[in-house]
Amino acid sequence: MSESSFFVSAPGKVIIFGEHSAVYGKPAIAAALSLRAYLLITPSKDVNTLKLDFPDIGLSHSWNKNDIPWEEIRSHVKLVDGRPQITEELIPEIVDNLGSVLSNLNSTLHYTACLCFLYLYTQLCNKDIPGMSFCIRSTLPIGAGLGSSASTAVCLATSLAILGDQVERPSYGMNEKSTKKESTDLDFIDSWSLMGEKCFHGNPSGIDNAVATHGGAVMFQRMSNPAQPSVRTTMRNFPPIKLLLTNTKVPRSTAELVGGVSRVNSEYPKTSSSILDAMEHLSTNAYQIMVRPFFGKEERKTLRELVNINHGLLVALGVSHPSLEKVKIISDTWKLGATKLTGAGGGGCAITLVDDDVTEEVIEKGIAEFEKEGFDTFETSLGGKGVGALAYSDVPEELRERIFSPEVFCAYSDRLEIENALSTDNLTGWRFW
Ligand SMILES: Nc1ncnc2c1ncn2[C@@H]1O[C@H](COP(=O)(O)OP(=O)(O)OP(=O)(O)O)[C@@H](O)[C@H]1O
Ligand SMILES: C[C@@](O)(CCO)CC(=O)[O-]
Ligand SMILES: [Mg+2]
Repeated sequence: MSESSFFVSAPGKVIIFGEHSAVYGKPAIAAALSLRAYLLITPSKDVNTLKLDFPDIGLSHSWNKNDIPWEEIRSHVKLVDGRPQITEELIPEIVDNLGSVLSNLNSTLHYTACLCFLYLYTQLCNKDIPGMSFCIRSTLPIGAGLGSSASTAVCLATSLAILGDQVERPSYGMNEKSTKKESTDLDFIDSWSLMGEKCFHGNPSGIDNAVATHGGAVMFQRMSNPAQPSVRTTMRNFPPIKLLLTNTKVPRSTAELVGGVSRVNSEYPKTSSSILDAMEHLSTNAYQIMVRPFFGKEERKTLRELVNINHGLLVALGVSHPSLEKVKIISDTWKLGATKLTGAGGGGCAITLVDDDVTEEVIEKGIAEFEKEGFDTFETSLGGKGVGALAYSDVPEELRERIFSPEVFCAYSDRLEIENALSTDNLTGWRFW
């Protein structure tokens, strides 16, 4: 056990309005979930060994860090005042140079995760930093529309920025993001996690990593000029909405779905741009309703109507799936509320904004129908905290050995065990920027 061990953690997200249109510079609304990814960083036994244990995707891989072509890679890193700078696209020369250390990975899943790690590692750290082991576990379903890739990218970017001395560790009492330094550090993490997301899927809007970094609820808009930073408007008075989340468990890939929309966009540019414009109006309309000081029955009704329209538009873009339509049919049959797919679609999760008048008994009957189809449904709370860190010294002495043991962490059997051991509710030492 070592005092230099630490955890970082970042939440998943739910997109309420504007997935896919977000990629095309339209505003979208999303909020952080209580489900999170947790990354444990421990020193390696051998100072030259860099080890990844990502049991959720069956990846265990190590490198001798001296095998990384540091000089070639570092010659392409953009530095301003000694700080690495993000770029619009992944730097092709760096990806190419990493090829030599990635060549023995034979699944796309493992290749992408290792590329994401090494791309960030070689720019945020340097070869003199002793080798560490990285083990990530997620309480989020992976590849289900809840931002598992972004929470992973945020955890990796944060831990590597800490190790590379690019950001300061958060301190107690800084949770209000009151000082400029902390918010600069958060923006640095946000921007580098976007580079991580680019490794997972070519053209992310940045909404998922923004929510995973900053937490809370936001309206987010990527600028059409990629040189300009995205606009992130924090929604402090995010209204309490009763939301059901249904995971169809149908696997899909965000990269492929975003690629599918891009094809529709180039084959039917006028039609597609009308759909994207309609999505823009939906998001702005919803935003205006959600920030009203009074959010009552009428507002909730309008929001549900907008949810139904948004789903229809996503169907038109070709990103629904029979399983998601089943969720919608069951929800409509039982009159549970308004349902739309969330995230990239193609399977994964749907959200239902529950109707005001529906009874708990009817909700339970609807949930039983979902379960019959093999889906998982749960009620969730939105607007949780963003990225946080847990230092060795911030855990009570008697718990340290167990909490910071990679063997114990890797062996937790499910979401509940991870949450019982580590969640911010159960362990008070977590600090947030
Ligand atoms: N716990 C994890 N361990 C390792 N890799 C992970 C983990 N969670 C996510 N990933 C990576 O993210 C990929 C899934 O990302 P993808 O963007 O397709 O789905 P998502 O982020 O869950 O959904 P969405 O992008 O629609 O919100 C996985 O294939 C894997 O490469
Ligand atoms: C489909 C998409 O809009 C949301 C994925 O959670 C992609 C993105 O914005 O990066
Ligand atoms: Mg993703």
